[in-house]
Amino acid sequence: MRNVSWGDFLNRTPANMSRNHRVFRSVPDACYLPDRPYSSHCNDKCTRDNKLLRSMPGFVKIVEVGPRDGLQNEKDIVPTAVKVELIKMLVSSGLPIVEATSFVSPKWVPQLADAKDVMEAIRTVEGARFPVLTPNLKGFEAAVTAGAKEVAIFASASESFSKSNINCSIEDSLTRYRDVALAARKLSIPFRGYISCVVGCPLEGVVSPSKVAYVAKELYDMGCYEISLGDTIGVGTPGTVIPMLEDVIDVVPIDKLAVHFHDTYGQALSNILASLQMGITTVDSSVSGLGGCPYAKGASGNVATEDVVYMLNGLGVKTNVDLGKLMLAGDFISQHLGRQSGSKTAIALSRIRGHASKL
Ligand SMILES: CC(C)(COP(=O)([O-])OP(=O)([O-])OC[C@H]1O[C@@H](n2cnc3c(N)ncnc32)[C@H](O)[C@@H]1OP(=O)([O-])[O-])[C@@H](O)C(=O)NCCC(=O)NCCSC(=O)C[C@@](C)(O)CC(=O)[O-]
Repeated sequence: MRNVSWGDFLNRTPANMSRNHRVFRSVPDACYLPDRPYSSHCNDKCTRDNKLLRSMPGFVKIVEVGPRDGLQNEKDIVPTAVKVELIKMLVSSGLPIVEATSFVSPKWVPQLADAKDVMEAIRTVEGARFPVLTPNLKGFEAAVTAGAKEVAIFASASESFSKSNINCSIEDSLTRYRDVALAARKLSIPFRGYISCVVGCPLEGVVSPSKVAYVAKELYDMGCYEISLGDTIGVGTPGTVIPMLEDVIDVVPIDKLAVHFHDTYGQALSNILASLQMGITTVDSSVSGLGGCPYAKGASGNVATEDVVYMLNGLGVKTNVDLGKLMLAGDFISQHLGRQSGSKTAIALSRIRGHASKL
């Protein structure tokens, strides 16, 4: 194992980048900035007769991971009541799925030690699904007892990251997850799968697409209803994400895949756009760009949900999310954490007085 410096990812183009894919073929060799300062919201004039717009799905399902992935890395413990209020605000913005918490060891992730209390407090909240992370049978049983109706298991495409995140090898984690899958199927509880480090690992560097495809197929065969592909440290670009997706799509149907980008290098929206062009229709994101993994040093937050919704609105893709209400949830948690939102959209729109309420 070697310690990888962020610089290892600089100027990187994938060895197998053939420029065969239509997204690569559409990229110019050089580019200039057009004389148009910003794109406006898609409106009635949006005819979708452009090639890019035609390649977009009509609807994208957003999986909000802020209360879990977003908060798990916060050093100061966020009170349960604040987490619950955040979840309620996210639901009222129209988000269909809000990952609520994790049933992991409180020694490993102290911030989420109140998982049971969070679940108890949202028991009667309607309008969204609330999956929770479960790393083993112990976590699964605790989650079910606390009222979870849906869970997620989380593996890695990098051996070293698997050890540092869940203290076991990839193979051992898959064996553990088969037990969780069996238990979940017996109770008819749907389970999602995550794969971390799908393009790069903080410990091993570049991760090969074939490793990601291997883990994705294992999770799919276990019965995961969806597999979320996580660029945990946010080093991917479309140049690495597309070849990874191509390998995974060979073994798992594309409608069973989701993408999960952290925005460390500011590449998340471009990666999402490239993924949508390839046929992905489920995107994970975190309100205000909260996030980071406690076991991935240097990784920044997830792509901000506000930024994803703004881009999708601009592309004429429906999400059913009310951007104004989403921004209120973002303001709420940013104020609690005492920092500016990590969403560029939220910052820009909140500077335009009264604008948010009209969105
Ligand atoms: C998996 C373990 C538990 C192994 O941790 P371990 O230390 O190997 O576990 P163990 O079985 O030896 O047990 C040690 C102690 O933990 C307890 N324990 C054992 N299991 C549980 C449980 N489920 N809930 C509560 N307690 C538990 C167990 O009872 C025991 O307690 P003790 O006897 O010492 O008092 C640990 O490594 C762990 O909890 N890891 C979670 C780390 C984590 O949550 N990381 C962040 C999520 S992954 C992520 O963010 C990436 C993702 C998904 O977002 C995608 C992306 O961004 O790429």
